[in-house]
Amino acid sequence: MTTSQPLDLLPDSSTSFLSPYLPPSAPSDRVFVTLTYAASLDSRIALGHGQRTQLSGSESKCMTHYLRAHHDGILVGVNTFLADNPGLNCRYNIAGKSAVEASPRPIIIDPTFRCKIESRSKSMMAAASLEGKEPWILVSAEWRNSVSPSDLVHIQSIERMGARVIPVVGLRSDNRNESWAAILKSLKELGIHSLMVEGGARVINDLLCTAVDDINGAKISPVDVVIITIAPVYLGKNGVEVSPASALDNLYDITWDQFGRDCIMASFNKKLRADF
Ligand SMILES: NC(=O)c1ccc[n+]([C@@H]2O[C@H](COP(=O)([O-])OP(=O)(O)OC[C@H]3O[C@@H](n4cnc5c(N)ncnc54)[C@H](O)[C@@H]3O)[C@@H](O)[C@H]2O)c1
Ligand SMILES: Nc1nc(=O)c(N)c(NC[C@H](O)[C@H](O)[C@H](O)COP(=O)(O)O)[nH]1
Repeated sequence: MTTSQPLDLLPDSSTSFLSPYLPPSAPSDRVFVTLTYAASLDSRIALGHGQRTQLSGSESKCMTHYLRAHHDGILVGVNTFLADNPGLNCRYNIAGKSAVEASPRPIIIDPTFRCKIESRSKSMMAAASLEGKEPWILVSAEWRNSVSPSDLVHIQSIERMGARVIPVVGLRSDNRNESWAAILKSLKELGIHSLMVEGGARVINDLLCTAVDDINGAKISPVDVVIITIAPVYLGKNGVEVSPASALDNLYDITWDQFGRDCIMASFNKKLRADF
């Protein structure tokens, strides 16, 4: 069982800085998506593939957990799950809320169930010790329909512990627009109205260039807000890079603040873009 210490509270100046960018309290017809990650000065998020790399200082780590408390779900790609074994809970103390209530639902995109999540995974241990919620693993419907007997036993064992393996029709690795439309539709139906996306690079690079249909059929970005921690280090050319497939000029109402030694950029993302 984990018994993690709650993190320090942010000063009022920091919560005021973040407040315009938090998800609205009333849900809309779409999932509100906050894209957030920590990058080096050379736009790397890890030293190398599969390497957990701590970039955020203690103050910006508190910020991340404060943001987690304001979202229904927190999403990572399966490579991040495998590299970092993340807890994906909220360790920021929110007055009047238990740790489980404050924590978002961990969501892992994992079309072919590579994560092999089990009771000793940090997110499962956090849930078992009432410090977080049980994770949901989004797999492709095709994979789920032809699941092997051993994977089925594995799924049943983690579902008995409260996790869920959720088949998503349209979740595929080779078409980001179709994939993200399917992910967000499924999550909305499951009651996730606000989603914090933490990475890794594949997820971030994809999401920045993704277009989904709005209710009128117009192509829009699914991302509402972008919050980036910039840590004053270089990770070098072998690092895992965040760099979308094409140049983007889509951020507005941009604000910067310093959290300890890190800089935080918070901004809105234009929903409608000419190049979609
Ligand atoms: N600094 C940070 O803020 C931060 C945050 C998260 C992860 N990381 C680091 O990033 C690295 C992992 O990044 P990565 O790019 O290798 O992997 P990732 O975590 O983005 O996972 C990629 C995998 O997720 C699945 N996937 C993602 N999007 C999908 C989609 N739209 N449809 C279907 N499947 C999809 C696929 O299986 C894909 O191979 C790790 O080293 C981790 O430590 C850093
Ligand atoms: N904000 C941020 N700063 C970092 O320096 C870093 N490496 C990550 N990485 C995001 C990724 O999702 C990690 O896996 C979780 O930050 C670990 O999550 P936990 O604290 O175990 O819950 N995120």
